[in-house]
Amino acid sequence: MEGCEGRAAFVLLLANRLGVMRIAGGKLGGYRAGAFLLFAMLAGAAVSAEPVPAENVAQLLDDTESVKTADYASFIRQLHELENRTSELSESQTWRLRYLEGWQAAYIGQNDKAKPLLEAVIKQGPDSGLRIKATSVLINLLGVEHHYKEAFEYLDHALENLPQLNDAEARAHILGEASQLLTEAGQYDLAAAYAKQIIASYPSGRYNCLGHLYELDAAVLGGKASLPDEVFQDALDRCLSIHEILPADTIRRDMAIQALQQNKLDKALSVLEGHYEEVKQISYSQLTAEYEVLLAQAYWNKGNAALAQKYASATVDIASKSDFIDPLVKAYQLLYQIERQSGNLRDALAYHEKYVAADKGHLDDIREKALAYQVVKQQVETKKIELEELNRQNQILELQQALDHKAVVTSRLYITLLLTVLASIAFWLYRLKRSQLRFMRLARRDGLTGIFNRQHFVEEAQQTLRYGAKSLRGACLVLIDLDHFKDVNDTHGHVVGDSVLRQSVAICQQHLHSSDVFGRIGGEEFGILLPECTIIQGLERAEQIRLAFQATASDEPGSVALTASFGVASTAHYGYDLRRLLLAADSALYRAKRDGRNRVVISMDEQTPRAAASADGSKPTDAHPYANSPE
Ligand SMILES: Nc1nc2c(ncn2[C@@H]2O[C@H](COP(=O)(O)OP(=O)(O)OP(=O)(O)O)[C@@H](O)[C@H]2O)c(=O)[nH]1
Repeated sequence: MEGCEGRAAFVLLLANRLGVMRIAGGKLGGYRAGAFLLFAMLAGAAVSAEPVPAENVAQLLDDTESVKTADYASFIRQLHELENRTSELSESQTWRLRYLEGWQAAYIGQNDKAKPLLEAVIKQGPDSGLRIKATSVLINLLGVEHHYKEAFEYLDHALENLPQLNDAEARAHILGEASQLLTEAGQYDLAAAYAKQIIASYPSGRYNCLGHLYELDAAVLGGKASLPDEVFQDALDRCLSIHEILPADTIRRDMAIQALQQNKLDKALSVLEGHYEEVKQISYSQLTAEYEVLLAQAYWNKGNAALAQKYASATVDIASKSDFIDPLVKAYQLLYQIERQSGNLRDALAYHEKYVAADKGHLDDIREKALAYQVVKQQVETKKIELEELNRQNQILELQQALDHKAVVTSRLYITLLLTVLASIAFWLYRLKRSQLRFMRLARRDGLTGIFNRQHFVEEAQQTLRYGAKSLRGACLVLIDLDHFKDVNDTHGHVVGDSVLRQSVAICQQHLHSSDVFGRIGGEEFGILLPECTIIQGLERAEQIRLAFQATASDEPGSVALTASFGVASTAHYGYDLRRLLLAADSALYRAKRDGRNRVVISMDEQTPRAAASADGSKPTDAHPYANSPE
């Protein structure tokens, strides 16, 4: 640290701090400590050496943060002042102070104090930018402690929240961390992608310079790129235009590595020799060690064992103090080869043992980083798969619910439709039945008078006679024929004739019982079947009706004079066959007509209707229309 001033002094200080921390961890990283320093240094670059004391705490916080890397003494002084003025701090300012305390603890290697402070800011800090800055510091700290798995977990979490992050500086910090950590874990493509994001966010300036450096680191350290000189030159120009010497010399280191890989030894030596003194001036010991080991390698390849030994020994001097493992491993290997070539086998063996020991630690560390990366990647992938599975299940559930809802709606529609169809069918069935009944009634009834027509009268009468035959209860058939009805028609017209017919039916109905079967047999002829009726009762009831006709004709003035003749036949004489009863009753009716009309004649001859006797004993003379069939 002797002879260091300003920024350079800080850089060495920080480099040593980190070196101490890494030694405490027992294993060392390669280029990463240097990368962290670049960021840390740049974060404090805009600071004046003598900060003006701030009146308000907000200003004091800004000042304190801005001097934290450039003027550590002022930083500590201002931090204490802030800690004495905590009552003046708002909640978000308190969190910012906590972050600065965490940063300071990490800076001086008090990891146990730093970690809980930074973790609290990451978990509870109100500002996303502050949370990301704290995450960057914690990732660095975890890397120093070789807790790579935790470092990758924090990095993954921070990167997940990156799209919502508006703080450009915090964004550049975490992208830088990502790029460096992934380069260390051997994920060079990913590291380059994050570096490109920094470049895209910062088209110029410090972060642009650093973005290019990280991109080159990933390409060159990945060993798979053969980059044209213009690419290095472009990155160099960007850094040099803003006087960023350290990143510029680190880019030159990458140039030299590639030149060596391509066996362009003169080119490598030109770059390294050309800036070796400058690098030593910066006093960034890790980069110095890296330059020296590359110089040793180049001279060795060129066959200059003396200069190779000189630079390899210089590398061991610096790297063994701070345990910069990568240059140290290479330096021991070269020294072993040099001593062996010169035949100094004892020294060669000693260097070889050191080389093997250092290389083993180095390889273990590389393996650990790579493994940590793979484990976290696996965890993240598993989480993603679980999340996708959950989302898929959610979608299925939502679809199921939607389907259920649709099914309910469809069921309701079907039920409604079904009920409508059933109601329509029921309605049409009802209407059909009603019309059927109407047609049946019409088919059974006489259109003019509404009583049974001839056919239905015959059916009903036959059924009644069948019952009568079973119970052996007698029945009488009465035939009624209006007298001189033709005259009514001729005198008064058919309309009156029709009216007289209806009136005649009404007269008859007044004297009928509910069980009697009444129908219109022909034009002006009617039939009545009287069940459970003796011949005497039949005679009496026919006479009753006849008198009713006669009374109507005489009682009502202006009315048509109307009488009727009656023929009566009983089952007692003719059995329960309707055809025989009709013949007998008609025969009696015929006689009633012949004997002067307006009378009742009963048929008594049980053998032949044509021989039936009337009530007054007269005999039938004419042939009868029912001689063949009652239908
Ligand atoms: N207005 C009307 N007349 C009818 C209907 N059906 C038959 N007639 C008439 O009834 C008359 C029956 O005449 P006839 O058979 O000579 O019998 P009648 O005139 O009653 O004489 P007797 O039976 O011998 O007393 C005919 O003039 C038929 O036209 C009908 O539905 N309405």
